[in-house]
Amino acid sequence: MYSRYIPPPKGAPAKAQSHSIAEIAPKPSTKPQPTAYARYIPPSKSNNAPPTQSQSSQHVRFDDAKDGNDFYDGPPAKKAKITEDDSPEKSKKKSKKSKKSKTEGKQRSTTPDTKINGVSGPIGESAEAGADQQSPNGDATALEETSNQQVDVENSKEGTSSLVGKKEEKKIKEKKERKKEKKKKRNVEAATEPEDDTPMRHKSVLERKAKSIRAPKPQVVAEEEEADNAAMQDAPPLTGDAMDVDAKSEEIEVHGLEPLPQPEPVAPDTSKPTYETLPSWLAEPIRVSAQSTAPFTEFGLSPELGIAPETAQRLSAKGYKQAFAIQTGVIPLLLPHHCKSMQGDVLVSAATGSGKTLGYALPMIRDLSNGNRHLTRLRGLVVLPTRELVKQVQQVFDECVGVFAHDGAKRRPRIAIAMGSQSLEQEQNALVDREERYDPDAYTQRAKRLDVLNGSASDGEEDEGYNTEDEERAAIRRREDKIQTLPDHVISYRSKVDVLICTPGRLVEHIKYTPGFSLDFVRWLVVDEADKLLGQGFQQWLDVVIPRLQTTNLPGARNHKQSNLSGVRKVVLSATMTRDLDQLEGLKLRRPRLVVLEGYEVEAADTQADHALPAFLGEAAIKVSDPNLKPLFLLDFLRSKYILGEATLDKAKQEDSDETSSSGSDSDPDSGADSSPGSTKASPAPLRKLPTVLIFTKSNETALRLSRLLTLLAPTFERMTGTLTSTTPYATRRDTMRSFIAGKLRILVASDLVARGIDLPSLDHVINYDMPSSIASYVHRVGRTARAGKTGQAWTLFTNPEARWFWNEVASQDVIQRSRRVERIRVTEEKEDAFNDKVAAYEAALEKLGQEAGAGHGRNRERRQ
Ligand SMILES: Nc1ncnc2c1ncn2[C@@H]1O[C@H](COP(=O)(O)OP(=O)(O)OP(=O)(O)O)[C@@H](O)[C@H]1O
Repeated sequence: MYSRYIPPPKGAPAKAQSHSIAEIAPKPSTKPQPTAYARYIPPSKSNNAPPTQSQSSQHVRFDDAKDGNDFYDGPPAKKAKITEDDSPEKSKKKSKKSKKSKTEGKQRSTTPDTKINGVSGPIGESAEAGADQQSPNGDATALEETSNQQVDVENSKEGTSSLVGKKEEKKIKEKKERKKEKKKKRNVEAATEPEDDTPMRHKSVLERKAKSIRAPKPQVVAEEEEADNAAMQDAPPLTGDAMDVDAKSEEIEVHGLEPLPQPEPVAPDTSKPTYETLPSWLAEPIRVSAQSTAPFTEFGLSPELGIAPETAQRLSAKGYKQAFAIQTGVIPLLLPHHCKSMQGDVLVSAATGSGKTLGYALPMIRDLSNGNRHLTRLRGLVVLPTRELVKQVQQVFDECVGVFAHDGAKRRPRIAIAMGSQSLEQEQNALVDREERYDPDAYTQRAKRLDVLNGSASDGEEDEGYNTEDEERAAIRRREDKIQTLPDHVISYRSKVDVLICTPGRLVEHIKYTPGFSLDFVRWLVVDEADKLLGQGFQQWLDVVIPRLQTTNLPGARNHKQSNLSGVRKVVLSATMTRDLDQLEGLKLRRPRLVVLEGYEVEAADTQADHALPAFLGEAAIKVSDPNLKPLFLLDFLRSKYILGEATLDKAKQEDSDETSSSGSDSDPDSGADSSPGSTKASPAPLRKLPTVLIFTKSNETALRLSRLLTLLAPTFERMTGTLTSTTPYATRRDTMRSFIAGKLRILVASDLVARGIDLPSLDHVINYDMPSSIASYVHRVGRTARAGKTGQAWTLFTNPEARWFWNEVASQDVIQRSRRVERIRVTEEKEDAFNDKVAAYEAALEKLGQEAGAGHGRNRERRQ
């Protein structure tokens, strides 16, 4: 359908250039085109090459010049070979002849449907035939014959005179020879010119195509190709024929394509993260083996700078016979040392119940016991997140004070707590002593300041005596100045305590509102449960405390005399220690060192787990199929062999049967025999032998509700079940804790209030009734048992949606190091009638609970009115 413009040979009529597509379109009956448009296009080199559209186009044009080629098998028609040398006269002659032969061909043709523009037979065949017939040799022969004819004519003319000499003959021969050679040469040129021309265009198109599908090349290659492209752009634009050829060439090219070059396969990155961005102290902590223990006397540069044998003996008498593993790592770092590398701040990451408290309390009290006997200054601060922990740590400090209070000790450090359990004023009185001191100069100064306060002073003196950069401190000073004193007397304040153990909120309150409460002499700061205290909800306290520890108006106030060191030594601890530098930044640590207690691993794999669990903690998880009946499930579980133990259960059964036979009761002797969770009936008798169980719920409300439900379902539980939530009054909380630790209470239902830090040495079981909110929360909860080298068991109840997170995250060894894998407990089905009985009892208990809640609301309303 597309035609290609091929310029006519030199001397051709101008009208030939206006040849249109319509004229070339297949028209079997059209007149042959003028020979002026025909141009000899030699065949491709390979005779086997598939025919191309361009070849057929050639035939279209070629057809005009040949006579009946449809059926012609012989040598090519000489007249069809038109070269640029052909004169117009010759062309005319040939044209006439071709017209004649065309007419003859038409007459002979019986299959016009196979003709395309007068070419019969398949296009491919015609092309091949044409190509074969137009061999360059054939052209040369034809030209030779023509010239021979001309020579013959000349010879005949000369023959009539018969006077031609031999020399002339020779000359003529040579002339002939030269002519022959010249013509041959021209023919060869004519034959090579189009062959180079047409394939060159195709070649460039093909190259462009190939380039577009080729992978990017190196720059040098790309530049070369660019040059090629530029050359190609210089070539004449493609005509329709050329485009047809292009289409055909595409097919040809497809067959010749090699697979696209593929990028080199990238080898998977097997290198482990190097934590290069972490500071060296965090990336390379001091690792302490979980098995290492040592006598307390082993620490320190000398007995004077370490733990004296008498102290060690007293420690032993209190149950601390040897230093626990983490203590062997921490205590030496906190004892006096002359080496700077041993005087920096200490961060501790160690499992729950590993003895971190004694690790910092002992060196601190040892240091403070060596000070001036008569001077009490606030030198140590211990910050903890809950009141329960404050009380607990106070006990440890009191014990440590006791072990150093032997004859050789110079003084006995005083320990106080501040946690909001008392009024602020009560605490203030307990912390700071106030007395009037005779000091006329100070009295005059104060009078001046008071004038400023009353507005009687001149402008410019307003801030005199008050540090306006520290507004809170200035406000305290103003309040202090207003206190009436004897003439020439001023109020002076004196700390009543050496160590304050407190919650962060109360500490800030004392800094802001307690006259005489100063951190000027503080040289120890302990932040226990650090990840909690540095996390959200406890952020502000550091902004208030740390700046007051960085400066002091009193030179030498923070001296650690035995270490030849000045400043505040910070000890930061947690079982789930944060490695977040942004969080730690607020502490303004100096030359920090991180001590990590290595965990017990299931396999000797080099895990990157951040947390470790106690060595003798067993863990198991049980699926709760119906979350609506979870309290019922828990009740059965509490009565199962898992909690009571096989031996206890058997013994209880025996006692039960004895009681039954003696009392004549008709209770089921087999009750309690089924020890699996979900068992049908269980006698209350085994509950007398119930081990201590701490049950964690997700909220205060759930804890209160569950606790009540348990006692409604199993009235015998009432005496032995306690509840601990943050809404419980502190006094009640304290009593509950004491009762539980003493073993009077066996079950404690609690919110996360007691999940951290609380030391319950005799706790047997922890039950996660509700799933903990985080991995850290899990670690702290289950860490209430299996403390200080004892055994303990943790149970987690999980529902279907919670299963994935629990098994993938919590139970994973990659996240938490543990000595054994988390076990999965499968619950046996129970008999339907028994189950229905229990559900009925449960519904009754729920109803009662609802009534109680309603009545409670009513009472509260009445009280408010
Ligand atoms: N050297 C020791 N010898 C015997 N018992 C010790 C020793 N050190 C500590 N303990 C006991 O170990 C128990 C756990 O100690 P502690 O409460 O300090 O643990 P912890 O590491 O702070 O745990 P948590 O991270 O849960 O707060 C306590 O009962 C404590 O009395």
